[in-house]
Amino acid sequence: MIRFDNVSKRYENGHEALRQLNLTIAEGEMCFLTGHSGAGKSTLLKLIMRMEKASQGQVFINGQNLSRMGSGQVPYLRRNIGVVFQNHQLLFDRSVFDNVALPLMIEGTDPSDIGRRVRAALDKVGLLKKEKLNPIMLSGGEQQRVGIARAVVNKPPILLADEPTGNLDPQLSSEIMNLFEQFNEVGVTVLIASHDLSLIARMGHRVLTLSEGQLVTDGGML
Ligand SMILES: Nc1ncnc2c1ncn2[C@@H]1O[C@H](COP(=O)(O)OP(=O)(O)OP(=O)(O)O)[C@@H](O)[C@H]1O
Repeated sequence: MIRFDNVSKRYENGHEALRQLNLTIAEGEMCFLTGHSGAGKSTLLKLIMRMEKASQGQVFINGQNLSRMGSGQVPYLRRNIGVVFQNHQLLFDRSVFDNVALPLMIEGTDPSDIGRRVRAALDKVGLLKKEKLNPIMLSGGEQQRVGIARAVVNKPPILLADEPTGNLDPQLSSEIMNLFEQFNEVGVTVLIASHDLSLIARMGHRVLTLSEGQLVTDGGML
């Protein structure tokens, strides 16, 4: 489902953020990506979304070679990938419902389907009763759940998260990780970048560790 073949990424300023990376993440797998600040975690996620392009090597998503993908195809790629960020990136001038509906509006989903699908996503993250509120009125953990509902509302087969628990206390962090696990249990491929080694160790999934842009461990738990 996700394959990196000898991938290097050099930014325009010459910095080499990823070096000769080889990895495969199978359909339906759940993995954590860890490593020091600047190790290349966000860069790896950006390559999967085609927010950045590999300088060398190939990235394949569902067998599609992203280096050969024209920019017109990128929006179709992104429909397969839900993304959750640390700082939620919610719109505070719209309701919770409207925030979660956004990807469906962009995709041009039939308006009669939007309500049902948004409520299904809000139900999964336990926020059905808060759809009319402005996200500013929610706690940090709830805001992160809105971000997760928005990422999964169009049922993407791949879910990426970049430090999704960075601002949360340990209890809320565990709850958010359990939510990711629930999506994984119904077949979603999940890749989470996180610094939180103790939480990652407790979860017991495959861990990929980057150091200076290289994959230094892959596999077993921490
Ligand atoms: N657009 C860019 N232009 C130049 N250098 C960049 C760019 N984006 C990231 N980098 C550099 O590439 C390296 C890897 O950055 P990246 O954000 O992938 O690391 P990270 O592991 O996600 O770090 P953190 O945990 O701090 O978020 C860093 O040295 C960073 O400064």
